[in-house]
Amino acid sequence: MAQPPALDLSRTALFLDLDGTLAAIEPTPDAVGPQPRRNWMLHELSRQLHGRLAVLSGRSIDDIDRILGETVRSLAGVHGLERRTPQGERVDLKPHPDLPAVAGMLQSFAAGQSGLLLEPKERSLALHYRGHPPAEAACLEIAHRLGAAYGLTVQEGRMVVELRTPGPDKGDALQVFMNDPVFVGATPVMVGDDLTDEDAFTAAETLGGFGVLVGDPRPTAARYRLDDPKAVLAWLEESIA
Ligand SMILES: O=P(O)(O)OC[C@H]1O[C@H](O[C@H]2O[C@H](CO)[C@@H](O)[C@H](O)[C@H]2O)[C@H](O)[C@@H](O)[C@@H]1O
Repeated sequence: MAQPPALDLSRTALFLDLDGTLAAIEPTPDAVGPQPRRNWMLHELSRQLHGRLAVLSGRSIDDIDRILGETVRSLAGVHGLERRTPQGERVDLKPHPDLPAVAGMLQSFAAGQSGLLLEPKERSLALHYRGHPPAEAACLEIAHRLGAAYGLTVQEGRMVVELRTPGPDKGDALQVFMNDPVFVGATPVMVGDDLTDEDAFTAAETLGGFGVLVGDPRPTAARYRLDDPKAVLAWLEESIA
């Protein structure tokens, strides 16, 4: 897959994933923090795009703001279950009522094996096994079993499996942003690394734009590819006049 062309900021609507795209993967979620160079670049990109910039992440909106220093107004958090509009309004899906009970079960499971980490989000539960990869099969088994029992959506990611409140995905979030007056008529470009980004690659392509996969080649709906977050930052910086 080829490298993406330089962005034409006068007509682009830019959608960026966070972990594995804007930030390198770290051993735990909390190890990712603010970076002055990245935050300056996002601030400048947003200005030159006249606000046509959104971050679409699996993290909660509060966590995205912690990492990006509130440089980006338009956000989709928890893979699309939370949203902040270009006008700054929050549109959040009601959390599934059984999430606290399921969190208790997953916490007991995680406490039984060292290296497992449960990251509770208001609308989703992320069970991380990066600290103990051999536990992958057991983590997937319990996630699929509890997901089926309680009607939660199972979302697999990089050394993580999530149980989500059923609802919109990143592709839906991209489409909603593209209908907003701030974004409408522009060419959507989605940059991401994970399986959850595939919905947004497809949505960008459907709306006349394209996706950029970050990381090793794999079957994907993205048209172009960049090696890693360093290459993403360099490509974005080149686009800033
Ligand atoms: O959609 P994203 O912005 O890529 O968020 C996806 C998940 O990212 C975080 O987990 C991942 O990154 C961690 C820090 O590098 C890493 O330790 C973990 O193994 C990865 O799965 C975040 O913690 C999750 O809530 C997001 O859903």
